[in-house]
Amino acid sequence: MTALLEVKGLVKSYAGVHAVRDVSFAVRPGEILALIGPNGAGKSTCFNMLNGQIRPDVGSIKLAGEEIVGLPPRTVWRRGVGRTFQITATFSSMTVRENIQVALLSFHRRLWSMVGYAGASHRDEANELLALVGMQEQAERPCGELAYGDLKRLELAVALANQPRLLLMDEPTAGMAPKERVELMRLTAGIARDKDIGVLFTEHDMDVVFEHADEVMVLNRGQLVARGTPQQVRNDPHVQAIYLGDGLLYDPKHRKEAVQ
Ligand SMILES: Nc1ncnc2c1ncn2[C@@H]1O[C@H](COP(=O)(O)OP(=O)(O)OP(=O)(O)O)[C@@H](O)[C@H]1O
Repeated sequence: MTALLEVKGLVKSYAGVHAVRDVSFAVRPGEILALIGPNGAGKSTCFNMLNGQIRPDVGSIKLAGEEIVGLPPRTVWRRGVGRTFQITATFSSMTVRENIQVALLSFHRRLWSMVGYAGASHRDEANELLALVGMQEQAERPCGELAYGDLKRLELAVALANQPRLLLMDEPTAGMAPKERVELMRLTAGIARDKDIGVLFTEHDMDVVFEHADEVMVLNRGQLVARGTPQQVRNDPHVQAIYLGDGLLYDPKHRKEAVQ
């Protein structure tokens, strides 16, 4: 199957800090791929390059075969790369449905006429999205009243309003209770597989990663050091040393010190 996203040889440095070094990978439609690694490994830098916020020093990023390096974030978004953030971004005084309607208006390029228009516009489409994330009963509630877990589901619906082909999710379950985390990822994975949306997510909760990812990539000091099924990655001694154990053990210099 043709790759939805094909990343080749991405490099990004900041004044001598090699944030991302020669990273290559692909995401297939409907695939749920986790990108994990210790703090400072380069995960955010990778995400920021994928959605156009940062331009790589070197490398290619193809979405459905078309190069997107150099395109501004808004154009990348229009081409179908959605992103959710650790901190939810919704309008708290608007209702749940209105938030989705605003996203739909924007997607259908009518944001300029938003004032006084969102009330009726795209209502059915918004209701469908609400049903998809199980929030029909909360449609009329102001977002400011929602529990955190519900806000995250709303954020997912807002991201889906843009009909993404690829969804980048930055620690989607941060700040949630363990049960809610599993539920949110189950919901996301179900929708993504159903609609053939590729999902790339970063996550610190290993239960979420191992339970929901089809494959896991491990980044360490800017380099991809492993990719495989959750089982393969969990059993990889290098990965255990880098990420699941003491990160210092992976660096040969530190390993020597640690062993002594
Ligand atoms: N704007 C910047 N200027 C200078 N250095 C940066 C900048 N952004 C990132 N870095 C450095 O690049 C490296 C990778 O950072 P990045 O934020 O991508 O890692 P991360 O894996 O997302 O970390 P975390 O899990 O803590 O968010 C780090 O050494 C970081 O200090």
